[in-house]
Amino acid sequence: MHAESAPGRSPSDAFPTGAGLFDIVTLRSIEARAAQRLGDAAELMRRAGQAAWRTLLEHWPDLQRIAVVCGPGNNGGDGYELARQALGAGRDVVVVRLDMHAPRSELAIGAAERYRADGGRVLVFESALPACDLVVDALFGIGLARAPEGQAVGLIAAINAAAVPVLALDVPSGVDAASGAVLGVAVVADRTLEFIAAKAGLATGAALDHVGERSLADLDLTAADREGRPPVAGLLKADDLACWLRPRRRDSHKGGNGRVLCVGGDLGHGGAILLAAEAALRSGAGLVDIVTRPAHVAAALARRPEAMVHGVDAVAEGLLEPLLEKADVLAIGPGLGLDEWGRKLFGTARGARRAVLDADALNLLAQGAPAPDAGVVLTPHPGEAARLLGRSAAEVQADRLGAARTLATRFGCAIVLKGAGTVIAAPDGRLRVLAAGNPGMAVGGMGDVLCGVVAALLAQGLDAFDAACCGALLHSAAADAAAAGAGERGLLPSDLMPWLRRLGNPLHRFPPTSPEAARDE
Ligand SMILES: NC(=O)C1=CN([C@@H]2O[C@H](COP(=O)(O)OP(=O)(O)OC[C@H]3O[C@@H](n4cnc5c(N)ncnc54)[C@H](O)[C@@H]3O)[C@@H](O)[C@H]2O)[C@@H](O)CC1
Ligand SMILES: [K+]
Repeated sequence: MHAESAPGRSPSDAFPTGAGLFDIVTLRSIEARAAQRLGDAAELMRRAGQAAWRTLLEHWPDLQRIAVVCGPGNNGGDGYELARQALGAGRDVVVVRLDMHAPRSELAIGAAERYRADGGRVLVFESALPACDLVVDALFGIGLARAPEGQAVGLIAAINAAAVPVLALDVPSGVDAASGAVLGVAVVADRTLEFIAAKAGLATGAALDHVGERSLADLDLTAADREGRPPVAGLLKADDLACWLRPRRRDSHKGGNGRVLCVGGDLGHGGAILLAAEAALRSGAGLVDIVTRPAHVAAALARRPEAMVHGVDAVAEGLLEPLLEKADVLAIGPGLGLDEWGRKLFGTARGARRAVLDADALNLLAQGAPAPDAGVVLTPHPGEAARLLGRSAAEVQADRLGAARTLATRFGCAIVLKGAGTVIAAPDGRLRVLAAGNPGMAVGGMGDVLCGVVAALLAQGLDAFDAACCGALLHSAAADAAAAGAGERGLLPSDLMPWLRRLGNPLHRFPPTSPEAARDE
């Protein structure tokens, strides 16, 4: 990854092992091309039904009574095809539909007729689902156009209230597959089987509480069907860390591993910048300076003697210059505050070569303060992103991919939009989504750690987008590892430190050990 890393594969520009995530327009055009090649529009629907049946058998082989909730479009058609398979296998299957949701698309009408011709039962939903062992949700897929209303709301509520497993076909009904937003109400599935390709929206935001386990049936489409129709984003998994984090060169030295200057920690928030600094050290930065309030110096040194801690009360022009000159990267914002102290520090830090802006540095940016102009990574949570965009946090959450992309182009920076399904965006349009992280991370100080991790990776030579991707992934993977042993509730940002070190050396051959043994020495 840097002059200090042993030679190896350079970090891939494409997502290394993760899956591609597609937008809906691209998906529809892949589907249209495949349908044309097959010369039979119903063939893909048949394949979808067969794939769904295989998934059902794989995960719930013994369940006998199956209720398949079918909507009016092709998603419902997939449901009818699945119901035919179940019928053919001798299962007790019933299709449930709403009165107003009789099949409307030509393909769905055909599938429903075949199901009927096979002797299949159809029940119109009134207020309760029939007794069953499993529900298949084939109400709405990628064609959901607005929030479910009327009886559809009751039907979705009944699915969610049924104390049986739910298998969603393509999309949990009510989730917008493009953005991941929930349009009013949505099915909470145990498993979602997507067709043709993974949808970008299902990897982030509210969708994550609805999809359950995700799997994919590509319906045997060919490379030609996909040609010229690339994914909009890449899904990053913990295994991808090895692409960036190569072993160090044997003759590596501290100066070559980068110097990070951490600025922040106003009175009352001293721990924030300490967490960032410690995370930078544990993520491999060669040297770390902290500029904070003098009142915090002794405690910082007691906790982390490896850091060089500088106490500052009166901030004057040029104060940071000597440190900035030595630093490869500035990490500014954790605990910075919006008072005069924080404002002045932010104002005097403009000369940074490269920078990570977090927390109050983002709020100052949103208020119009100028940012350093090279190699910048912004790490907003949805509230900070909203302030930067002049929108509400709810609007950001309703379109996380779009918000991250807009921020990246507007500020010309790499963006890490935090929250479930973290989104990373580059000004050139590249997008990545993390398949790592857990709700234990929703605790004060977690973002400060991320700031330090990304800064350390920048300092070790990754460019802004790679440092953002690798840093966010390392941070979330460390949180997953830390939560695996003792649970999500009560997870502390400090708990990530030993795991940052361990996962930051993905190619190291560790002796067999327990997670406890990996704790900070
Ligand atoms: N065409 C094909 O050959 C294939 C289709 N597939 C399936 O087709 C789905 C897409 O099908 P469609 O485009 O027909 O769309 P959907 O079946 O997802 O839904 C569209 C239908 O629902 C109605 N609708 C949308 N929002 C509504 C709301 N809030 N309340 C009430 N009605 C609403 C629309 O008017 C339309 O009738 C995919 O998700 C996938 O499941 C896949 O199986 C692949 C093959
Ligand atoms: K569905």
